[in-house]
Amino acid sequence: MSDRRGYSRDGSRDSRQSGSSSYPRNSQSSQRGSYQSSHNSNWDSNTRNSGCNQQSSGHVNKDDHCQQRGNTAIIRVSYDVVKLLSAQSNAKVSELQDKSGARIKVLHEDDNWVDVGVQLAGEPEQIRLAERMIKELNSLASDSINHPTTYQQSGGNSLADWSGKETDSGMKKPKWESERPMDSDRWQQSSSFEPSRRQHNYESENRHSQPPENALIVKVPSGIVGRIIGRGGSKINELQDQSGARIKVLKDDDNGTEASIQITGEPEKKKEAERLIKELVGDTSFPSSRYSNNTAQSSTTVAAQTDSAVVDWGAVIRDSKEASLRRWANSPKIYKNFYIEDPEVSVMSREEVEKFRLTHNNITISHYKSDDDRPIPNPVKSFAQAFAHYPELLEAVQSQQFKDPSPIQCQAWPVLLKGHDLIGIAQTGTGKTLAFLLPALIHIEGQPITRSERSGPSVLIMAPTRELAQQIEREVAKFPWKGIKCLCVYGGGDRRQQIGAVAKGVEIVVATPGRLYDLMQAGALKTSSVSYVVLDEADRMLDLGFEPQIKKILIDVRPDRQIIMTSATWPEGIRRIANDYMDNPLQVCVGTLDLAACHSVTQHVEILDEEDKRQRLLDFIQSLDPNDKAIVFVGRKLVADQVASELSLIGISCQCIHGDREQSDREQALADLRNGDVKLLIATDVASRGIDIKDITHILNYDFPRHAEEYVHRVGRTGRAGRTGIAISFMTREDWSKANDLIDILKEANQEIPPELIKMSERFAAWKVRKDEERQRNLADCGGGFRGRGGGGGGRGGRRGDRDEGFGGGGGRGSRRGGFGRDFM
Ligand SMILES: Nc1ncnc2c1ncn2[C@@H]1O[C@H](COP(=O)(O)OP(=O)(O)OP(=O)(O)O)[C@@H](O)[C@H]1O
Repeated sequence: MSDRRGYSRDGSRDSRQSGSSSYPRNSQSSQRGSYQSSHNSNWDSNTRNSGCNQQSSGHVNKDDHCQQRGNTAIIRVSYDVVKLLSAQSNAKVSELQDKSGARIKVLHEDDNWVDVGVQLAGEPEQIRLAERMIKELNSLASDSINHPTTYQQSGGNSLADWSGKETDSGMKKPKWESERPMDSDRWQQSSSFEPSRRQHNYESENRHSQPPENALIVKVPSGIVGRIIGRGGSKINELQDQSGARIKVLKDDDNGTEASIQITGEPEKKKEAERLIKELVGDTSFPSSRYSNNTAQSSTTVAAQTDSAVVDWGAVIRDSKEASLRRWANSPKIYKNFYIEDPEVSVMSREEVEKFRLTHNNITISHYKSDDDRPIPNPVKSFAQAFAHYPELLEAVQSQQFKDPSPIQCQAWPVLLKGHDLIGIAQTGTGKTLAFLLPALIHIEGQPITRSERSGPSVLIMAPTRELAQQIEREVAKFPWKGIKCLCVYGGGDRRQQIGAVAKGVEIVVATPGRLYDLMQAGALKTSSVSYVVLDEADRMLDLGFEPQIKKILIDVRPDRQIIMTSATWPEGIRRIANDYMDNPLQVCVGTLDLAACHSVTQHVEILDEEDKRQRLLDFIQSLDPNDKAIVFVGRKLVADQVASELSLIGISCQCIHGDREQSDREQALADLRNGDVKLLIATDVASRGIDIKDITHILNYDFPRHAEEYVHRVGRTGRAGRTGIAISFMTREDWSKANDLIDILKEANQEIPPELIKMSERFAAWKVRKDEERQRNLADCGGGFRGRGGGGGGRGGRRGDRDEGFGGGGGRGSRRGGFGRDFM
């Protein structure tokens, strides 16, 4: 039920009615660039249809009493597959039903964030066919997450192709969408969709084939095979693309501890593939890994050879590091230590240091590697203590009227100025950019080779989205020093123009990894002078599948560079990068490692029905003051368009941003909000990270985010740099699986927890127990069916159709950073 309540600036609700809004409407405010739409929108179109319609509806809800005839099977698929199935009013469900003859239902009540049950009913043959088609869809979905360029029709550089699409979602149509087969065999023929076929080959053929002559066999621990194959075969495809060799996983040895990887092709290509596999396997440092680097004549000789060819992977990694050092041996020296500790900092006692850290939102600092025992520098307490030796820079900082350094800056600056690698974990809006930026400027200026003699930029800053990259570029522009130039390159921007700008000479390149790699491959951007690298929001870049590009970029940067990683979460992938590419980093964490929202934001939660959201949104808008600015987050691009056009139609000026909008429109939308030309931005998660518009006062989660990380980032768009803000989140019954995480976040920030939310979380926990038991029973009754988890998109991660960016995917919901909110200054 709509209660027509609003929120006043102090976060409390008031009872102003819609008609008495002080919020500017179109007639009163600037129209420039604001979102206007002429198409008829149906705001409620995402609410579910009820009733039984076997032909057109794949959703099952509590009112659905369709009778099942014949056999039934339940398979589990990832959310990405459900997105594909449910697209366009379940058009794909209908199509698959037509093709297979089976009845297909998405069992939406299984919404547990991980996978979803799909019920298949009909004759066994029909069920099998439907299952196969959905499996096909499964690999399609996972491939589109992991390796979208596999679908490019023509050749070309796949990474370069991807770079233009890195923040866009959208899945390639399966081939069968345009080819309607008459029966299952024909369907199989027409579904010879390349990535799936490769995956199928791997599963059913490669594992049992004999190695051809001249094949190179690499033995790896069985447990690592999954990593070599990747989701939906994406990794093995990538390794093949990179090396030019053909790679097959053969079979496990008799006791299942090792698997053989067969590499065929030209000798150079085989070598490259072997190197890539070693690199991949080396990540895990399996002490028992072995490989045969002799050419195999047959499977029997392979066994004989591998028995005598035990390889020490530690040595392999060391070798490759040494090779890299040799490659860079003749490159000019770099300087990394510019730190002259202020006497007041030097004399701080141990107790003083500890107290300072504790009272500055609990800064913790530690060696990342246990065998590292270098002294840890004391924190600085003022800008002058950090930059007194760089008076012009100090002046630039002071001109920003910042009172004090933020906690991350206090501790990160001494570490970075000393030349250490750094892992920085701190809350949203707490000045992480400046933490790595000012030492970067000093690093650039302090190199022995003059800037004009360098062959390219000295500093690379990688960020996951265009918006964040542009945000960093803007931050750099605030600190003009010694004429240091910065360029932002990202997919979707004018590539030719970017190449031209690089050629003119810049010291800092801020980039999304896809476009950066593209420019490097094209020879337009030389990395031989790069000696300072930043991976901002590193966890997000991994979620978006940029790990291969990042690794390749880092391989082309001199090994003695300084590296900084900032990350919201600390998943396995990031650890791998830290282990492999960082040189004994120091880890600075501000606040708790648990998932935590900024404490300067007052968080409200409203439990309501889907159909009441619209009215509550209007109430919220009416409650805003003229000086307020708000971002309304929605879950899907379509809904963003619908909400924005509905508001425009009723005279409320707003802007809209999502991944399907042109880059120029996205930039305009943010510029309008920043300038105050509009006070309201309707956004998908493209805007959930990095956007730094200080005077945003309110965040409204119209659709609750899928993951707790995204909740924290969305909420962090307000309450920045020590200001306060208000976040309101609508939650419907469908969001019940997220209640528990939300409660933890609210608790951590001492926020009010609505009793309804607690009940919701309890109901979900009880339901889940029941459902797990039922699922086991159902599977037993159906004689199995396939469990779709494995091949799918990993459920939560990656891209998912209309849901923008697939934000907040992947692992790492556990460890996270903490807040300092009100204690900012
Ligand atoms: N010491 C400081 N005092 C006040 N404001 C600061 C300070 N340092 C940086 N800022 C400002 O705070 C704002 C937020 O900084 P920044 O964007 O670097 O935050 P962040 O930690 O990277 O946030 P997010 O994780 O959301 O990207 C910026 O506008 C920046 O200019």
